[in-house]
Amino acid sequence: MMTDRRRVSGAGPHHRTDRFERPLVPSKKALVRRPSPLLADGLVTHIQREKVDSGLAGEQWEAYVEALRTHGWEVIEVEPADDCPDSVFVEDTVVMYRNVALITRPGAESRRAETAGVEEAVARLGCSVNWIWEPGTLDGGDVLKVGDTVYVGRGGRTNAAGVQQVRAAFEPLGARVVAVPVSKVLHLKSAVTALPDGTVIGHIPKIDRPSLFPGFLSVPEESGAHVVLLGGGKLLMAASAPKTAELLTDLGHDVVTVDISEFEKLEGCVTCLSVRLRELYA
Ligand SMILES: NC(=O)NCCC[C@H](N)C(=O)O
Repeated sequence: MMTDRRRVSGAGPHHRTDRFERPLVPSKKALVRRPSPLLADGLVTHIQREKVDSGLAGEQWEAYVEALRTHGWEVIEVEPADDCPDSVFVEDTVVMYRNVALITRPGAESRRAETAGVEEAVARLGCSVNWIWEPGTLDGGDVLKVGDTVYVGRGGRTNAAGVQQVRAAFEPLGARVVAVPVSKVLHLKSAVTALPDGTVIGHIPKIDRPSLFPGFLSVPEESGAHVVLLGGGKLLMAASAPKTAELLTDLGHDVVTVDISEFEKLEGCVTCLSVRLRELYA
């Protein structure tokens, strides 16, 4: 039974309103952030450092942005943060649930200065803004939404207080927050993401507890675990996972690939280069 005025009807997103009864409508805006000139100094935790080609990274970033545009996304550039090597990984700085933007407190101190510009960008779009506070830490890469279920990875970057604060922020809006241990990779979404039908996909050797996910499909490559839902049944994936692309195509999904090799050298994946805003005020 729905008692919260924010969850007004079961008639679908077009009829949802916020607590002031402002209507929320579907949106197709995506935040991105241009790579810093210091990109090559980005953090590396679970893999060996490899030399990053900054010129190539710039080209790959442009192609990624173009792929979003081609599939109908209005791309919004957050003010660059040139002093922050990892700022291109904009997903880690904010988590969207409906029109609520939860500004994170990244687990790596070197990334904390990244959030200011993102906060400005979401505020300008009219989002309600909320924050993770000390002692909480949270990276957006640790948050996977599947319908109204919000999985939060508790691992190297997100702590228990961060998980609790996600609960406090999103459960009153109708989310079910599920905490998931993450020890083998940088973020939860380095291990698992979800298909448009809600099936969670992941590469088993990198997942602590596959059984936590109902409807799980194992994929043959680590980077095959990363998909961005472009809408209209299309999935954006890294070119580095051809076997998974074949598997998903064979299951009737429409796969679009981009080469993000330079970002992969810094433990980045397709999800972390953008933040999609799917519901905003009319
Ligand atoms: N959500 C993500 O997958 N973010 C990738 C962040 C990579 C960056 N080098 C970091 O270690 O924070």
